[in-house]
Amino acid sequence: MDEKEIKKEMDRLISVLEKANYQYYVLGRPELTDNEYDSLLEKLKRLEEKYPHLAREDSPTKRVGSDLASDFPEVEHSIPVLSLDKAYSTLDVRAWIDRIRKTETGDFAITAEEKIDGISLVLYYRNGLLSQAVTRGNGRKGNDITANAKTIRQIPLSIPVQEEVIVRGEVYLPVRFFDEINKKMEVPYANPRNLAGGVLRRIKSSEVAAVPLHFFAYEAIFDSAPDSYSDILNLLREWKFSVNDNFFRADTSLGYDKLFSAIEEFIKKETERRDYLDYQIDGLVFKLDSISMRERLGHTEHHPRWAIAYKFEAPQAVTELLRIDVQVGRTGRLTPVARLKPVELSGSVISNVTLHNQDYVQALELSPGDIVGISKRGDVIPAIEKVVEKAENSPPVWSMPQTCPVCGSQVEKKGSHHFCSNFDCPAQIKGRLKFFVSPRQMDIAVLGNETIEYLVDKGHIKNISDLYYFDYTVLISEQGFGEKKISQIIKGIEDSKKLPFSRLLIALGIPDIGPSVVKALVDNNLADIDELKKIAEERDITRLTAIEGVGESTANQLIKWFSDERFLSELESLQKAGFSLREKPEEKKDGIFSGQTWCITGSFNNFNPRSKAQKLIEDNGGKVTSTVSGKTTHLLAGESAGSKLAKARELGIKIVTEDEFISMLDSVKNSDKNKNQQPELF
Ligand SMILES: NC(=O)c1ccc[n+]([C@@H]2O[C@H](COP(=O)([O-])OP(=O)(O)OC[C@H]3O[C@@H](n4cnc5c(N)ncnc54)[C@H](O)[C@@H]3O)[C@@H](O)[C@H]2O)c1
Ligand SMILES: [Zn+2]
Repeated sequence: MDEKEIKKEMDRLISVLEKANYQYYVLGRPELTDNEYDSLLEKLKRLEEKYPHLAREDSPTKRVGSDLASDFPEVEHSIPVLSLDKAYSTLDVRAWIDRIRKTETGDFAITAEEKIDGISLVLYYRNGLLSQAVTRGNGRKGNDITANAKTIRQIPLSIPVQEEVIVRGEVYLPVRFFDEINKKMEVPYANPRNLAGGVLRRIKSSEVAAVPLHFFAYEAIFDSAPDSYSDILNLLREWKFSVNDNFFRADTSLGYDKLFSAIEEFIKKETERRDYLDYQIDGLVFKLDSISMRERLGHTEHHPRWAIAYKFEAPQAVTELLRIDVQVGRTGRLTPVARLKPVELSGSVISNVTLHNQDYVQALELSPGDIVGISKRGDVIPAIEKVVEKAENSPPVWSMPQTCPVCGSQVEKKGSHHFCSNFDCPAQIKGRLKFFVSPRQMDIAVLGNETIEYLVDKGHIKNISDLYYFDYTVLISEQGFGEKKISQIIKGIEDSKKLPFSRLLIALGIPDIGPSVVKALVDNNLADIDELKKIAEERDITRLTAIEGVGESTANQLIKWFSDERFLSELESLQKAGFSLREKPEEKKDGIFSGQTWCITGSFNNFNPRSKAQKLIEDNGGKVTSTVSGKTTHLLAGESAGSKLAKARELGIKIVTEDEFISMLDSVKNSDKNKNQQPELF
């Protein structure tokens, strides 16, 4: 496309989106689905990013979709009433947190709540009374619908504060009323949201009062507001607003992994809960808890930088399935992969999508040539959702080959997967080696995929142990292998030998034997080659299943592998190369905090991030949890500690200040000194 055509396409998108905005916001009768709308908006956004000089000032990407109607007086908002930035996956949420981290040092709390699919309303309270209720409008100006809003019972007409308070929230119609009320409408509405929007703009308040509209409050903006969103929500509750209780709060001091698994859990819980709620939600809203941080981050013309909406449904794209290839993995598993005609979806070009296994292909009734709908639902990984249009003279549903596409060996079906039966299949060899050297395993970065492929194709390496016996210096004359690279490989190989047996065992990639099983073996003193061989010889399955976390099939795998001659001789070679094949459980840390459960709150001068304090407690035998409960024995309270401190006081938990904590640690330092050793505390 030349620029003229691109400009034309952008103009076309803008006029389609503007019409859709009017139908959606003002008439409450959209003709596009939200997915279609979002896809078009994404498309326009991408074009504007690529051709910024063609972007129009009045583009719908730059402003809030307007719901201004001519029947009501227009009022200027005293704050910008914005839209929200969108996330379609937890990775998008992660990227948002990363952006905040770039400017904000130290830990911060994130909250999440349901994104009510209703009508945005801004309430202005002055001298303790509801003085104006204004729609979002175009973000700067809205319609004054005060009389109508006053008919909604969840909107208090007065609040116990004199200064100006702006309350934001969502008007919605509970789902249980929708059908019955909709039946009485001249032209029925498609959903409760549209009905609520239509009713709220009725001229006669008595007509509005006849419909049981509800209101959830979610922000309050006023000069003396507390610095925490959670505290503000509690104030709103005290003022008799209806505040949604499905709420999540977590702190970055948890560490990234824990924070994200908590976020994922909340998303999962809400995705399930969604269908049982009496109001519709179209996503979740993640926000920063700290109001002062929010102010520092500010907003764009379109959305605040301190919040992001996670949407349950991702936009879809439609494209053609060109063919289905089969990949063979390290365990021999055959995975069908769809090759698509490249298509853009939420900002990335998609041309390959996994199809998992034959059952999956069967369920979709896929065959090459089909036109398919793909989405990135709740995940970054795109998936084929459905066949939109069958191929002409459609071939039968695609099926798995009978032989391995790499080595030609017979294919076996186990459960819902197919496997190449040949352990020496080049694809399996390469897969095992790539897994072995990968960052989470032996972490030998110089041995990248290409190098592994080369070494296997040249016949230099076949088994994992070969990595430790091959003379890499002979590669010097070969392309791509300089002296530097070779010495890096040798160093990586040498370093890896120092890793404990547990790491080696996981890296060998035995099916089912992952980190948790291996940890259980270590903890039970069974990460020992002789022990494992003995158990395998005696087929002592109960010895293994007695361990928590080891089931029968895992136990059988272990027995199978530790009686396999070939595997054992591999291990022997690795041992001769320098690996240790036994590992003792880590001694339980004993120390001044043994038997204690600590919780940490507030901010500190010496422990930034807070995880530093957490580590010190754990290193000295204590446990750290994120909430104060009956089990908590100590609360480490830094500056501006909030609700946790109050709760700890209530429960009579010992409260420790930063200075007291340091002197507790000092006492260990001193007593250790007497033992002639001085551990690093800070
Ligand atoms: N089908 C169509 O033709 C059409 C047209 C226009 C817009 N739309 C839909 O509307 C969406 C964009 O609309 P938008 O900009 O009005 O809204 P948005 O999706 O950008 O979300 C912002 C709004 O979320 C609301 N909200 C609900 N719960 C909230 C909470 N707990 N915290 C904070 N805010 C909360 C607020 O009213 C806020 O104004 C699009 O993604 C599209 O799906 C559809
Ligand atoms: Zn094969």
